[in-house]
Amino acid sequence: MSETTLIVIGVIAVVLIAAIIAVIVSKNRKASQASQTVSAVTPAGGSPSDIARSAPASAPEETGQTDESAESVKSAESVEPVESESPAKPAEPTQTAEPTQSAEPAKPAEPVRPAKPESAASRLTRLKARLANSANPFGKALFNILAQDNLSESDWEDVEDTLLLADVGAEASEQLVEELRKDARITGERNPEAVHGLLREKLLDLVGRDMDRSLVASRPRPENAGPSVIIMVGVNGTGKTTTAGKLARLFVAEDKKVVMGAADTFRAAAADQLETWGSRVGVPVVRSDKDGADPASVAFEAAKAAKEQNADVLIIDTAGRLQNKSNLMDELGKIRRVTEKTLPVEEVLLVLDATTGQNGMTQAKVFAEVIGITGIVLTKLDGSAKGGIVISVQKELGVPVKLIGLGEGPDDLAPFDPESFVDGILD
Ligand SMILES: Nc1nc2c(ncn2[C@@H]2O[C@H](COP(=O)(O)OP(=O)(O)OP(=O)(O)O)[C@@H](O)[C@H]2O)c(=O)[nH]1
Repeated sequence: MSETTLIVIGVIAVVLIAAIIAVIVSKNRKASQASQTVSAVTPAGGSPSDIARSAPASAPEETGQTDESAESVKSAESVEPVESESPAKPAEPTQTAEPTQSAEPAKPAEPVRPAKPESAASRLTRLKARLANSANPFGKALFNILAQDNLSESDWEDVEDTLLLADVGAEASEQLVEELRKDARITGERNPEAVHGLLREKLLDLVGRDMDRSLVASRPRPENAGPSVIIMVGVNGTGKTTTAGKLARLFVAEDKKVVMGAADTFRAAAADQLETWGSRVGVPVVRSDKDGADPASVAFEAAKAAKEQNADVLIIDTAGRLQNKSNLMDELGKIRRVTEKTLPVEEVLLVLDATTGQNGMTQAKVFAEVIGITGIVLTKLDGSAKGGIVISVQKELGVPVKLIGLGEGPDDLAPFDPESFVDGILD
């Protein structure tokens, strides 16, 4: 063989070997691409057909389905999420952890923590301002007349009319005009400050600055004295139930333990109303579920509960319908007697609507006769031009105004303070 022939054979052999190598490399690449595609669809390591079968199994209620095509649609859908094999997906279970947040229903505990009512001092300041802004400033009208020069006879008549319109009462009005006329400072000098000061003093005398207006339940008590019982009485609609609720808040603000008794069984909604007030400040309410139940038996149960619970105060709300005097006497008398089997009744508060003024006085007297009252709550003074009722009602009934209501809000009840009252109507 020639040298040239050997070289040709060598070249052919090299080309053949290179071709064989190229074919092998190309086959290997295709094979590896195919295996990568499969692993993308089977995250859990099974074959695609495995996933298609497991999907329906994960929905037990659907296992009865025989429609393969339907299943396959679902399984296809269920396979797709595998795309979401993106690292973000595994984080999702934390979303399912959200239900732990729904363990927040533990929050219902909150209502148990009732809102702390406004303190007596703070509500006094607020209520004084409200009184000054109310339709009650008969004091201002008086001052405007008295501060003029040379008061004529008709000016003095205006003074008396102003007092009568404000429901100060005929006797007290006459007395005040007489004293003012006699006073040299009014008839002589015209210094507005002196007139203002003098009028303030006279009104304070009439309102009664030295009366004991404290609630028996707020006075210092001997240890183990037991709950102090308050019965609320008055004509319907005067604000007994509302006042009972507000009063409970006042006591709660003083850190006292209170129980209320819904002995107004005449009006079905009254017990619900009282319960709503009670739940706002965390005060239990003893009530009957039967409309028209015996109010005395509710009072009895309430007294028992207050004693057992070692409460500081028991407030009993009554209906006090005024069909006739003997009827009322029977009902209120029985409530009192039955309560006193367990606890002495230390306070009976007559609730009077200031807007009815002198008209409410006749009925007020009946209550005073029937049960004997220890104090007056004058409600709705916010909407009344008849603040003078404070003076006349005390004169007629012989007991002090202890509390005043100046609105429908839960903290719109305050101890009656003569100075704040007079300043409120004069300033
Ligand atoms: N503006 C004002 N409204 C008040 C005041 N006190 C009570 N009221 C309103 O007077 C209305 C009657 O109040 P209640 O507490 O239901 O009266 P009640 O005496 O219990 O009535 P009966 O259960 O029918 O005997 C309610 O709308 C109260 O919100 C107050 O001081 N000012």
